[in-house]
Amino acid sequence: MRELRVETEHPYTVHIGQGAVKLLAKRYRDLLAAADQVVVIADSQVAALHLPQLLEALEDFQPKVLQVPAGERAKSAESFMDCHSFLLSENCSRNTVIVAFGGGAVGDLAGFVASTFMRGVPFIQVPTTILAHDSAVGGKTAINHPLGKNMIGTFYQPRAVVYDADFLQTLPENEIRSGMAEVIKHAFISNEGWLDELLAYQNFSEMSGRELEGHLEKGIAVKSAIVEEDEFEGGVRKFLNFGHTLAHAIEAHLGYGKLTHGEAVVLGMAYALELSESPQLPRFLDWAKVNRYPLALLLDMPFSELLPYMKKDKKSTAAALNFVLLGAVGRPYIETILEQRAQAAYDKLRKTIKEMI
Ligand SMILES: NC(=O)c1ccc[n+]([C@@H]2O[C@H](COP(=O)([O-])OP(=O)(O)OC[C@H]3O[C@@H](n4cnc5c(N)ncnc54)[C@H](O)[C@@H]3O)[C@@H](O)[C@H]2O)c1
Ligand SMILES: O=C(O)C(=O)C[C@@H](O)[C@H](O)[C@H](O)COP(=O)(O)O
Ligand SMILES: [Zn+2]
Repeated sequence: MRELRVETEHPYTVHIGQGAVKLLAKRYRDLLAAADQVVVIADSQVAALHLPQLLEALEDFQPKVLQVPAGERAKSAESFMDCHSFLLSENCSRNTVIVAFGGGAVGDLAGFVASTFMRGVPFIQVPTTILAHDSAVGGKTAINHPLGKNMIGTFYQPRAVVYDADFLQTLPENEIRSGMAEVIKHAFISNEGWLDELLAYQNFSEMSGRELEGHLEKGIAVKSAIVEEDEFEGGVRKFLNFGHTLAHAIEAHLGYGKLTHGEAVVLGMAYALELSESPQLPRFLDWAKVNRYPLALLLDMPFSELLPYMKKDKKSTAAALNFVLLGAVGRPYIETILEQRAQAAYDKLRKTIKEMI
């Protein structure tokens, strides 16, 4: 079992390894036993697969469970209100502790609920996806608005992240692909040797459980170092948004949940590499093609349909397009790009993709 400390304004520990969930009753007994109620907000698909393990770990605290729709449908205003209605109907109070059980979607929702219920109650992240090595750490919480991804949310750190690698064994192939996209994002913005290692995967099924845990730890370390430096995203935290300006536009344009977040981020990173005129683009596209990321989707999406979303991106000011670009691996920077250049780079990338698929 490994532990990583995240030194934010309210510090906490990420526990990662097989059987980590059993730590809840040992390491967080004080917090959980002092709560008047412990409420698990669980992704319904994850609950069907793994809820008994979590309930066993929490049995001393008699948790109540609210299941929310699986995946991105959890991040709606309706689902947010359903969580508050449940907490109120169960007579929860400021002494209640929330446990988020699922991937990034439920983690973002439950964190937002925890930060707003009676102006804030403690919450613990129990993530179940590869992607959640990113989403469970750093305290960004959110639901979506039809006009933009994660537009309604807070910065609110969990009390702990308990990341049990056993849960990852049931992930379907597209969710492994999605999670590995954020892993490679962390490599792009930090470490060329690690990027080389990741780009060598021709198929994620080659990756052993031990290798995967190593990548997740490295990703968490990169993320937490940035978050520690800039918790509320005044500066360097924006680098964690590499690939996200286009990714979020695609997700909103297609309808949330049509494409996984990580798959959208791969398209967005390809675009950011094109804008950066990076020599990394060809090998990244080869990697994306061989690992079956849906590059061809870009061919069906005209720039004009994505532009309005990109102008509303949280990194934008006065509707200017601000992108995270890459000087070299490990050297991200922010640049404002004029619309004409953004369009030309988009068309160039689409031409390259058309020729290679
Ligand atoms: N807060 C942040 O810093 C941050 C960072 C990255 C991404 N995100 C957000 O996270 C979300 C994506 O998270 P995600 O990729 O974990 O997706 P997700 O939470 O939508 O889960 C994806 C699918 O996998 C299923 N699933 C989850 N765990 C499973 C398991 N162990 N076995 C089988 N199926 C399982 C879910 O039911 C769902 O259908 C997006 O909304 C994204 O915006 C947030
Ligand atoms: O933690 C961050 O900061 C990130 O940007 C991580 C991203 O992977 C994540 O998708 C995040 O939710 C995007 O944040 P947003 O502020 O652009 O909604
Ligand atoms: Zn992301």
